Amino acid sequence: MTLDPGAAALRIALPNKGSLSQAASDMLREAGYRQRRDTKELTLTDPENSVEFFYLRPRDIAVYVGEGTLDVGITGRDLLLDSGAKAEEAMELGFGGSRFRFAARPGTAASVADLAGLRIATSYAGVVGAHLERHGVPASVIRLDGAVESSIQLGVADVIADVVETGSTLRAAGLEIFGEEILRSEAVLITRSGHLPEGFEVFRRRLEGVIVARTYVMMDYDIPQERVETAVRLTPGIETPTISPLQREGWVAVRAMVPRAGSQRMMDDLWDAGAKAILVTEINACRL
Ligand SMILES: Nc1ncnc2c1ncn2[C@@H]1O[C@H](COP(=O)(O)OP(=O)(O)OP(=O)(O)O)[C@@H](O)[C@H]1O
Ligand SMILES: O=P(O)(O)OC[C@H]1O[C@H](OP(=O)(O)OP(=O)(O)O)[C@H](O)[C@@H]1O
Ligand SMILES: [Mg+2]
Repeated sequence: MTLDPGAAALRIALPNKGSLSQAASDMLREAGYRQRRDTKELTLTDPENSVEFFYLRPRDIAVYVGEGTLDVGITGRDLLLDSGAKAEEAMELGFGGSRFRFAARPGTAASVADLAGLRIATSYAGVVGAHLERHGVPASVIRLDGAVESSIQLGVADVIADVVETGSTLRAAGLEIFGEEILRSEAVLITRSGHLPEGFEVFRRRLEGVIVARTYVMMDYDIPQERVETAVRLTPGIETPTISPLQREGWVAVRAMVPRAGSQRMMDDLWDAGAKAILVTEINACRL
């Protein structure tokens, strides 16, 4: 199938700044789309692929997509939920991972139940409000734009709820996380709830191809015919491995996609099983 350059362009919202911006652009470039060269550019048209990109604040992306102004977006799951927009997750993208946690000075609280009557500062008032309501805990939520860790020292709040990645910001502020994880987030592809726009499936499949190419490597090796069953058990591939005859009597060549993580260990196991000439190569792109 070729894309019709005359077809209506798929309108895609991408993060213009912040933690998700560079990784989102990198993923799109790997998927064969044009991307802006200058971070000041607000829109970019890619007529060859019938798409148009709009670089927006990640917090606003779910709003544009939920309203139907734009067709598709990339944002964080936490921002999608916080927005309350009528948009839904279509696919996890495997980057921008974070946890959303409560934190406070040691001894302040041990669980969400201890928050009753306390002041909680956060940039994610929607997520926190919903969490408190689910647990039936009456606490006041103070909405701040950022640097929420400072709100406790400054006397504005008793507790914060914020994104935690490495935990170093919390440590520097003398705060400790407590209670259960509120949310685990990562970058996600979103669409308007219940609506898949035209051209979406091609876009989704291209991103999926990038994720698979990042997650898997191609493994090739030679092995004696009588050991082939062991080999296939070790490297079953995604559907089934390719097995080809070799010039050398009694030997076959095997080719299979294997998860990148653990591929070195798999080479050791294959070697122990009698495999030779074991090669691992990158997958640049794929459609499964
Ligand atoms: N270390 C991190 N800090 C903040 N957000 C992060 C981090 N790692 C991943 N994220 C995710 O990035 C999204 C927030 O992006 P956003 O651009 O709004 O904030 P930011 O990265 O903190 O940038 P800024 O504070 O400059 O606005 C959320 O989905 C969040 O889960
Ligand atoms: O666990 P860490 O690795 O320390 O990362 C988490 C911190 O990073 C973000 O802050 P950011 O630098 O975006 O500043 P902000 O609070 O002003 O948004 C987030 O709000 C946390 O403060
Ligand atoms: Mg921030």
